[in-house]
Amino acid sequence: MDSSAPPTLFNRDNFTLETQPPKIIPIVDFSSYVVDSLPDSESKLSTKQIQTANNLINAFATSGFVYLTNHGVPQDVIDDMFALSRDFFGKSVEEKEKIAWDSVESNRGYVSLGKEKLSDLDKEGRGDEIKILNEISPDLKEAFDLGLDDPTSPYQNKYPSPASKPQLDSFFERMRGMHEKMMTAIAVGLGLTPTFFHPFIQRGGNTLRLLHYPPVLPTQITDTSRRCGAHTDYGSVTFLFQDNVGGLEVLDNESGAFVRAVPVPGTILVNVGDILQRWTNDYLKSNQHRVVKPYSVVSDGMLPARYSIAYFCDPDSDALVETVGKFVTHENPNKYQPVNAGEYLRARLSNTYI
Ligand SMILES: O=C(O)CCC(=O)C(=O)O
Ligand SMILES: [Fe+2]
Repeated sequence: MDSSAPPTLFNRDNFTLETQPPKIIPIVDFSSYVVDSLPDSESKLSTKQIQTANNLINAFATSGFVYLTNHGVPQDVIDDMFALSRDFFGKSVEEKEKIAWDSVESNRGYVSLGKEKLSDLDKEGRGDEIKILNEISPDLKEAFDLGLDDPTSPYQNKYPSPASKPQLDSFFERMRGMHEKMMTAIAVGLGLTPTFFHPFIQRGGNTLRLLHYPPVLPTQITDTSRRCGAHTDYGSVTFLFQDNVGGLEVLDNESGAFVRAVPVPGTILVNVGDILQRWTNDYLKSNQHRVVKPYSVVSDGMLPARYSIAYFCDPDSDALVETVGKFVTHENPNKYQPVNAGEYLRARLSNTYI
């Protein structure tokens, strides 16, 4: 954009997208998997289910990202989650700190500004460097994490209020169902039996994360200080709901440039995480993404707040993730040692938190 052009006034109601979704992130119709009974054998697959699975895999094997449409999560359910999120982040820091995130083992509660910095260095295990970076330029965000509500677990959720519990738990469960549907489709697209991943995702060790990027001065977001540093996600897949402010970018592996993953109303952005990349010996790509300035959108000289909701899917914490045999060949030898999914996640989290 011409930097001398006057800033566009931001108005949530009449904001229209100034760009189209990038070609590397296709829109995939998921309706054939939004069914009560998922196919449990190849013979039960419809033509549409096979086609959808192939569309997903084509994208996951290149950019690692798709926009999911006809996903079955009602818009009012999503709107209500964003409303809950605004409500929570609108409280004072002191109030939010009462339910502070306290350990990688639990990975639940409020994460204040400056507590976490996502960085691509994390994948190389360079946690010490990230901690230094975090002091200089933390991610300009705050978050709230929630896991499975399991009374037998040593780790309990920290709800913003008793009234928020049913809504958060029900969303968590709904998205757990989406995880199962997505892993079924991925298995089909990979030519595996549709239930291949089911034994690994029995206990719902996923994380629901509400994210708030507060309003900042345009000068606060720079190349080194971002709303969210470039990183890959850790688990199997991530579902992301974003508001209409924008700023999310995804690496285009071919050009080496980041492209705008613009908000597309009514869709969920889905991306491959590192565990799924490991499972497939790099056939599916866990791709780098980051959150930068929204594009030419300013209100009162400030960049507007942005809200997003991520649902990070992980295998059960006791699951052993080993490269699937069919992805190991003479030309493409196994790149990964088996890992325990829980240990892997904890190691990644402890790299990025102060
Ligand atoms: O807020 C977003 O759009 C993306 C956040 C993200 O990538 C993450 O938290 O892993
Ligand atoms: Fe991410």
